[in-house]
Amino acid sequence: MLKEQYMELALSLAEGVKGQTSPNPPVGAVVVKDGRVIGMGAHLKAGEAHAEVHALRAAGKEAAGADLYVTLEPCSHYGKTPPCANLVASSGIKRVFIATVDPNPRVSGKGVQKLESAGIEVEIGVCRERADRLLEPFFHFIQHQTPFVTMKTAITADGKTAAYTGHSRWITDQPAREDVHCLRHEHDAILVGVNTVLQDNPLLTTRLPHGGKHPIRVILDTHLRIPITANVIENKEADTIIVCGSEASLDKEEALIAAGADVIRLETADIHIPLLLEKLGEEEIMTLLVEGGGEVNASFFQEKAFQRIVIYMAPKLIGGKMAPTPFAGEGFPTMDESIQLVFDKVEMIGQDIKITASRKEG
Ligand SMILES: Nc1c(/N=C/[C@H](O)[C@H](O)[C@H](O)COP(=O)(O)O)[nH]c(=O)[nH]c1=O
Ligand SMILES: Nc1c(N[C@@H]2O[C@H](COP(=O)(O)O)[C@@H](O)[C@H]2O)[nH]c(=O)[nH]c1=O
Ligand SMILES: [Zn+2]
Repeated sequence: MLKEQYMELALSLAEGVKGQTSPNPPVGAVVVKDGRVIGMGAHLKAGEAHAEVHALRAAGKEAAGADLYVTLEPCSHYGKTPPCANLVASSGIKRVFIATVDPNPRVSGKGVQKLESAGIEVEIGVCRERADRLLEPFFHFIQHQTPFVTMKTAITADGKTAAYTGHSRWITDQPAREDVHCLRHEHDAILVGVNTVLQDNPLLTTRLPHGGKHPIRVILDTHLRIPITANVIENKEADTIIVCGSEASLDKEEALIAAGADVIRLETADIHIPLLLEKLGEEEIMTLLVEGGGEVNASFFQEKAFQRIVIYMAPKLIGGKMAPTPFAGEGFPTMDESIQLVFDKVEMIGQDIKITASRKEG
C-alpha cells in the first residue's frame, strides 16, 4: 500500500470517533512494518490513552524498526496523559508520517522536534487537507476557547421553515431527519431558542436506530419563559442548560434548577452571542449545533458567530409571504453585505438535498 493509503486508514479511525473525544481532538494511528499493519488505534475519550498509545500497544515489540502513521502531530506535553512523542521514540519506531501539526501552543512543533532529536525520520502533510477538515473544530476551539458553531436548518425549496400557520412536520423526509440525528451525535451541545421549545416542545436527543450520544441541550431564554414541564426539562437523557439575562426572575431560576436544569445567568439583560460562546467554551463545549428557530439563527447570523452551516432542502413549495424564513431579524440591506459561504459539499439524502457550507472568513 502507499503511504496515503495507510494515512487514510488512520483518518478513517479518527473520523470514526468524531464527537466522542471532546475537548480533545479525534486522532487515529496505524503502525506498519514490511507492508503489514501490525497495530492501529484511535483516541476514544478525553483523559484516556491517545491513539498512538493504543496502536503501539497493539504492535508490541514488533514496533521496533516500524513506521507510524498518525493524523495529528504526537503530543509532547503532560496533559491528562504522558507525552506520545516520548513513547514513540522509546518504542523503536523508525519513521513517523504525520497528516497535520497540532496548533495547540503547548504542542505545535515540539512533538516533531522530540522525534527528530531521537533520530526518527518525520514526514508531515500526508493527506493534510482531510485531516485539517476533520480537526477544524478542535483547531478553532484551541485558538478561540469558544465552540466551533455549526448551524442547521431544514427548508422547503422556496426557503421556508414552516407554513404560514406554523405547521412544520415534516418538511424533510425520514432519511434527512435521521442524518440530523447523526449531526447531534457528533456535537457536544445543541442550541435552540425558547420559541422553538414553546412551539415544538422538542426532545433534542439523539434518536438513531444504532444509538448515539446525546448532546447537552442549551436553551436561549432571556426572560425564563420556558415551562417547567417542557420535554427538555422533564427528559433526563441529557443535561439541559438554560441561558437567561440578568433581569430574569430568580424564583423561576430556582424552580428550573430544582427541576434538574442548569441555569447560566449572563451579566447582561440580553443574551449577547459572543459572551454566550465564551461561557459555553468555559464548559469545555468544543462543538455546538445551532438548530434555530429563526430568531436565534438571526442572532448568530447577525454576529457572524458560526463557522459552518448545514441546509437540508426538501422538494416542496409551501409559499406564503408570512411563512417563516430560517433567518428572521432585519437581515442585511444589500447583497454586498450578505454573508459569504463556500459550498463544501452538496449531496442527496433520500429525496432531500443536504448542503454543507463554511462561512468564508474575512
Ligand atoms: N420540521 C423539521 C425540523 N424541525 C426541527 C425543529 O428544531 C424541531 O424542534 C425539532 O426537530 C424537534 O426536535 P426533536 O425531534 O423532538 O428532538 N427539522 C428537520 O430536519 N426537518 C423538518 O422537517
Ligand atoms: N488526542 C490526541 C492528542 N491530543 C493533544 O493532546 C492534548 C490532550 O492531552 P491529554 O490531556 O494528555 O489527553 C490535546 O489538547 C491535543 O493537543 N495528541 C496525540 O498525540 N494523540 C491523540 O490521540
Ligand atoms: Zn499524545
